[in-house]
Amino acid sequence: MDIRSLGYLRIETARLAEWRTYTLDILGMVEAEGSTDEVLHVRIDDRIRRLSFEAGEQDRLLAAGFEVAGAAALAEAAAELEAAGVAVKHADQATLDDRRVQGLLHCTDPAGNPVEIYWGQAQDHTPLGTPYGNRFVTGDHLGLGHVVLPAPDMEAAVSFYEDLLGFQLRDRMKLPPIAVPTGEGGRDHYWMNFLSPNARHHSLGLYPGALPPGIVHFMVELETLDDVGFCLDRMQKAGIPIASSLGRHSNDHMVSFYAQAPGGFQVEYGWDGLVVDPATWVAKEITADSFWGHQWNG
Ligand SMILES: Cc1ccc(O)c(O)c1CC[C@@H]1C(=O)CC[C@]2(C)C(=O)CC[C@@H]12
Ligand SMILES: [Fe+2]
Repeated sequence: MDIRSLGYLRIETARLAEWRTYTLDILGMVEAEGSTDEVLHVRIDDRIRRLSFEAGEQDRLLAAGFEVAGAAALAEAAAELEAAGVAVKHADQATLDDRRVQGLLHCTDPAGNPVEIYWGQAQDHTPLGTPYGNRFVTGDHLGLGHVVLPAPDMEAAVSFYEDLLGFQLRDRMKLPPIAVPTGEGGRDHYWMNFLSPNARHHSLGLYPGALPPGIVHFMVELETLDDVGFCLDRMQKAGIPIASSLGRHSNDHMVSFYAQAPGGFQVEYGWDGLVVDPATWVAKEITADSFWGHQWNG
């Protein structure tokens, strides 16, 4: 299967007003066309939207949207999923119009995470004009950023993304049981896995425990270290808890911090992520999450 990137995230939230100020005033993103009182669409680049927050009862992931190149690639994706015994639902016209894409299918990964595979997303050609002059890194086919999803049955989830969706395993890291409170127990470690379908070091992290919101964190990448530093100041000024201090990850070399987001998961805000050559990459084990920093709170 020829997935090209993580294209969008859709999130249900009971705290839509909070997400509005969080994304626009703190993260420095831009409200996108089509937003209403019930749904907030957010732009960070030339795509019509990258993040959608839909008012609801819960705070949970509604879909991770993965992009393919066109109609033929989507048909191939559907055929390969069906051949592997994965239930596929083709979107109706109303859903295509709502998502601003040309073609889309819904499925779930083996952990039950909701996945949408699509092609032909609308662009917005008006200048982005972020509120603090910050710029997000999505270009050259890197996609939105990355998302970390819960995957208690790790082997099945890795196989789904690696063998079926065609992602490349970039590396994995052992987590101690204390870092996986929802794990089945009786083990001396759990694996966390990092994968991507493109040159971004990881578009997807798989965390070996269950979490109610169905998402551990999502990461957006900024062009400069100052973009990250200014956002950290805005977070602190707004009294938003910092989940992890600034640090540099050992696998993608990203300099980032993590902040609590409305609804019980985190947003990672980073700079200087590694762009790899998939043709020459070899999978590795990392033995620490960071070179320096990333002190986790609580
Ligand atoms: C290790 C790592 C490298 C690059 C990343 O972009 C990244 O998010 C991470 C892992 C962060 C990771 C997490 O998401 C949930 C809580 C975790 C499992 C920890 O307890 C240590 C690492 C944390
Ligand atoms: Fe991350």
